[in-house]
Amino acid sequence: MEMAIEVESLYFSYGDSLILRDINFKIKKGEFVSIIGPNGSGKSTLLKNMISIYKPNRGSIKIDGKEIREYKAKELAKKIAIVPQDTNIAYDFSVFDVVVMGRNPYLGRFQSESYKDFQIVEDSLKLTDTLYLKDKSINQISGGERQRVIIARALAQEPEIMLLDEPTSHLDINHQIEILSLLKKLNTEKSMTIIIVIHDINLAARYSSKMILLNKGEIISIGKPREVITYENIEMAYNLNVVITENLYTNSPYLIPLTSKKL
Ligand SMILES: Nc1ncnc2c1ncn2[C@@H]1O[C@H](COP(=O)(O)OP(=O)(O)OP(=O)(O)O)[C@@H](O)[C@H]1O
Repeated sequence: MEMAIEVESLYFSYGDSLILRDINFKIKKGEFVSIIGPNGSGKSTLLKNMISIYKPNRGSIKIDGKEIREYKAKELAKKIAIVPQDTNIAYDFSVFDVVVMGRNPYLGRFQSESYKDFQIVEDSLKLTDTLYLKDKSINQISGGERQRVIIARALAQEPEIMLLDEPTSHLDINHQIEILSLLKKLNTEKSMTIIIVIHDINLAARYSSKMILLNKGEIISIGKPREVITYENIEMAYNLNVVITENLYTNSPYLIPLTSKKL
């Protein structure tokens, strides 16, 4: 089985503080992976290492079998796209123009977009239910609309792997399910490898083939949702009394938080 991402003995620090320690995991092509863990456990930092925004102090990250540091920026952007937690867009670009930016890796230095590029942009807008926003300024739409537009931009990049940092955090329950279902569809129909950071453990368990539980910069559990979502693991990572039951409608483990152990 071909690997999309292989991370080996990764260490990363901001200045003197070590944030990620001895991170090891492999993600096969076509997997749907959720990274969960408490605030500050290193989830976003790990994602940013996986797309070369940050460079690890030690260890190796391979994308499609090749060391990440050996990729040129445009070449990497065709393999992997990121939907960050907060996207600041300084200028008043229209939604359409923002999504067109997803085509940059495919254009030469002085080359402008072709009919095909615009077609891909339109498809991406349609898939994320944002076509009606196309002429609006990116700075004059709601948080949830903006999140869907940034996902459309990542789709326009036509990546093999998509990394999303809390893609459902600003969304209402309908759009949460819609976005996760869309990611699942891209995953099953286009074999796109999907990796999301997400706080909602029940949604993560429902959509993922694999989960990674981070705590204090280390992986404390990795595997299928049922292997990771155990009383012991959740209690250890979140300092919380919980009950793990079964969601009979979605056939996935279901967590009910009870009381914080700090109180
Ligand atoms: N740019 C930075 N410089 C220094 N320290 C940082 C920086 N970004 C994050 N940190 C620290 O690194 C640690 C991990 O942060 P990170 O954002 O990766 O956590 P997270 O698991 O994504 O958290 P959350 O669930 O709150 O989004 C935290 O202690 C945080 O304070």
